[in-house]
Amino acid sequence: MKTIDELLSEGVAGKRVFVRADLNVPLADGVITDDGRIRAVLPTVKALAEAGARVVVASHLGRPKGAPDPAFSLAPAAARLGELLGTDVAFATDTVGESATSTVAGLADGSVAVIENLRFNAGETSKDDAERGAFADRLAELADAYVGDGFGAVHRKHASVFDLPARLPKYAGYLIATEVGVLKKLTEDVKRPYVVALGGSKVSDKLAVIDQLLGKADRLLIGGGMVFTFLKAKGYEVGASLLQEDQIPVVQEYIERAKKNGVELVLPVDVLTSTEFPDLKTKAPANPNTVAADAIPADQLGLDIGPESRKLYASKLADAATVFWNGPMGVFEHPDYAEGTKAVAQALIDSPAFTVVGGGDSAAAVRILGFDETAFGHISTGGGASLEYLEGKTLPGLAALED
Ligand SMILES: Nc1ncnc2c1ncn2[C@@H]1O[C@H](COP(=O)(O)OP(=O)(O)OP(=O)(O)O)[C@@H](O)[C@H]1O
Ligand SMILES: O=C(O)[C@H](O)COP(=O)(O)O
Repeated sequence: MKTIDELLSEGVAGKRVFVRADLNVPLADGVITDDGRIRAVLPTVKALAEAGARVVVASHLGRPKGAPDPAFSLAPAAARLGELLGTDVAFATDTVGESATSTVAGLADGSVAVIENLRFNAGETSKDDAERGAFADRLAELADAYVGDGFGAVHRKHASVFDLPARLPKYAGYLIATEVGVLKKLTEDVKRPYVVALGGSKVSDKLAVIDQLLGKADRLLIGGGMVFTFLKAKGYEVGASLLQEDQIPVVQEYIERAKKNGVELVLPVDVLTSTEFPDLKTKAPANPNTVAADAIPADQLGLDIGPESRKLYASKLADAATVFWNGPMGVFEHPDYAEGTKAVAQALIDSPAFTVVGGGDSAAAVRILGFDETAFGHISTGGGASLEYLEGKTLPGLAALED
């Protein structure tokens, strides 16, 4: 894999360099609530611009349906990138159309443009190789070289991640190099006890990693929306909580295998519930109930781990030598359901272990809840990407950067 340093030493002045970043930042009413992913790509963008490249930054944001949708515009991210760089950043209102072509053509040496959300074009995420390839052909017209630095999206076989690097001289950016370096430590000679805390809402994405971790981790703490599939698999009722019904047999097998392999599987003993999902906009008090994990009432949904579970999870993290944490323990965006996530973050800070926080939302949670990000060993920008790396899967966006 060639790195950006090689591109810089080859000379980039006047060259159009396409940087595939992951600027998929959380937004509330068009306002960025956490800019961590934008800051993470700054070293690459700055190095290229300072060396005189014409930098074309591209990313997806959210999951629009292959057509323009103002709710998912990258304009706020482009504006924030400009603020962080301290320079004007041009913004193209399309991906490969007239606006992108003229914006890129108008770039001076050392300047930066962002093109609109790649997922506004159906070719970006298409399962059809020809459709993706056709979009990648158009993107390739915008650049002379490709730098892959969107670590959070390397697990996606998408046009800008997988097909475009085959069409241009390709290099790995600084963020990808850092992320891969840290995650390698967790897959190669990990220091034990190795404790993994998993939460969040993308339940089906995360169940697969448990399959792998049952052979690697010493202890697994389950939180977030995933909890309820586990509780149901143990025969408890989970009311109206998030549930992946079709995965119950899979989870039952995980519970059995954990026992066989001597992996300690830790589930909450109590949960915070309510009859409705909290209002994340007004953050109006939700008055949660604390109930035992095996006694969730039928009309309630679980939204965070409870106070006894917070203590339990902190104690299970205290003696770790390595911790990987992905996914908030509850709906941390609402103050009434943020305590579980806070407790795990604090336990990581208090622990002498090497700690890695993975996941766009987990990383955002840590910062939004006011923790000092330098108190963690590493905060990864990858959610699904870091999980699939740990699963040992071939990641299309990394494979595409190999020679
Ligand atoms: N019990 C729950 N019920 C429903 N949603 C929950 C629950 N617990 C946590 N969540 C939600 O999970 C979301 C984060 O989950 P996600 O799986 O996306 O995390 P991540 O892996 O850190 O991020 P990403 O995959 O986007 O990088 C948060 O918005 C949070 O509100
Ligand atoms: O948030 C993420 O994990 C990445 O930006 C990838 O987004 P996706 O899950 O919508 O592909």
